[in-house]
Amino acid sequence: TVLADNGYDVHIWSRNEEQVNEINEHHTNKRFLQEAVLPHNLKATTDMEEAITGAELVLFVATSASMREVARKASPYITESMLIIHATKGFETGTLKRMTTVLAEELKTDPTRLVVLSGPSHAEEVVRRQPTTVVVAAENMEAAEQAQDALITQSFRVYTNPDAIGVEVAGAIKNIIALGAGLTDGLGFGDNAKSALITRGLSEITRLGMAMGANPLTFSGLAGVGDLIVTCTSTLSRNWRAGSMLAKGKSLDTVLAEMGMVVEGVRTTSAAHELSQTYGVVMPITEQLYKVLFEGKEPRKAAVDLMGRGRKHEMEDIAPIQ
Ligand SMILES: NC(=O)c1ccc[n+]([C@@H]2O[C@H](COP(=O)([O-])OP(=O)(O)OC[C@H]3O[C@@H](n4cnc5c(N)ncnc54)[C@H](O)[C@@H]3O)[C@@H](O)[C@H]2O)c1
Ligand SMILES: O=P(O)(O)OC[C@H](O)CO
Repeated sequence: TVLADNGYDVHIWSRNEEQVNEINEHHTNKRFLQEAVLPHNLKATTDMEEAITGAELVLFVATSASMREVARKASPYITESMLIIHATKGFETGTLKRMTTVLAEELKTDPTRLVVLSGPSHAEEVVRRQPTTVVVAAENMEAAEQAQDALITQSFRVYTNPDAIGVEVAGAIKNIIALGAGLTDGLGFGDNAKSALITRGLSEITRLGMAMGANPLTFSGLAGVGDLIVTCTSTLSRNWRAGSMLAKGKSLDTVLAEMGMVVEGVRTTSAAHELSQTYGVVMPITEQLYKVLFEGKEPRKAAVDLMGRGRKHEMEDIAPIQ
């Protein structure tokens, strides 16, 4: 809708014929966007060649689990002149690769020109043209500025950042913290607990990001603090909702089945758990959440263990202790 508002003829590719027909015939996508009416210059197709051929810009919004498969399908139709952007928040399971790495491999394109779009942006609000701010990041600033030009509207304000690694790491890991925020709310803890989780979660994101080559300042921006606030405090967040359902004693399988939409934080917890070991980074919230999700640990016991950790300096492993 953002691109269509800027006058582009937008072609959405989907594997789901019923959804494609609904978008083309009724200009709605009710399962995901309720009553929102979609612009008439936005058309859907199940044919990848038709969706991509002749495009100036290709925006990938696959789930992290399907990015490689979708990119592989798109690859034959991608040309060098196309601006490639993605808005996916997660790592590839198994390889632990960032989404720009997956895209660069599948599309055989210059990784420095791949743009990451992230920040606090629940689709349900974007489609209603409610004020939203995001960041587009690419090593090649010309590519980031092209994305900014294409996407900026009166209700969708776009900032640039050269730190694609930081923006990707922040967008992925905030989903773990949002799951944790849902758990603390579901357990009946107060605002102090949630603020602690958000702030110490930010430390965890910063430590991993720095180890992976990110600029720590990126984490105080839209992709870091901004997205943490929206996903940890909004009932629109699927990750927050999943966490609160887990706190009520539902199994992970039941929660995922009831959600019926991707909860990226689940796979990302597993990936970040491995990344923390690979990079030798201490990630206590991630570690506890991993135990809750995959080892059956009681959420309340996880909270007790987090509170009972050894004494620390607030900026340990981030800034030198004076
Ligand atoms: N929804 C949001 O507000 C929002 C905002 C910013 C970023 N994101 C990110 O965008 C990504 C996608 O999220 P979403 O909200 O669209 O998820 P979703 O679960 O609402 O929709 C995902 C869609 O992908 C389809 N899909 C799954 N596997 C596929 C495959 N192999 N091939 C083709 N299609 C497949 C599903 O059928 C579904 O229609 C996630 O990484 C998410 O974190 C979402
Ligand atoms: O609904 P969530 O928790 O997947 O979050 C969606 C977006 O990442 C919000 O910026």
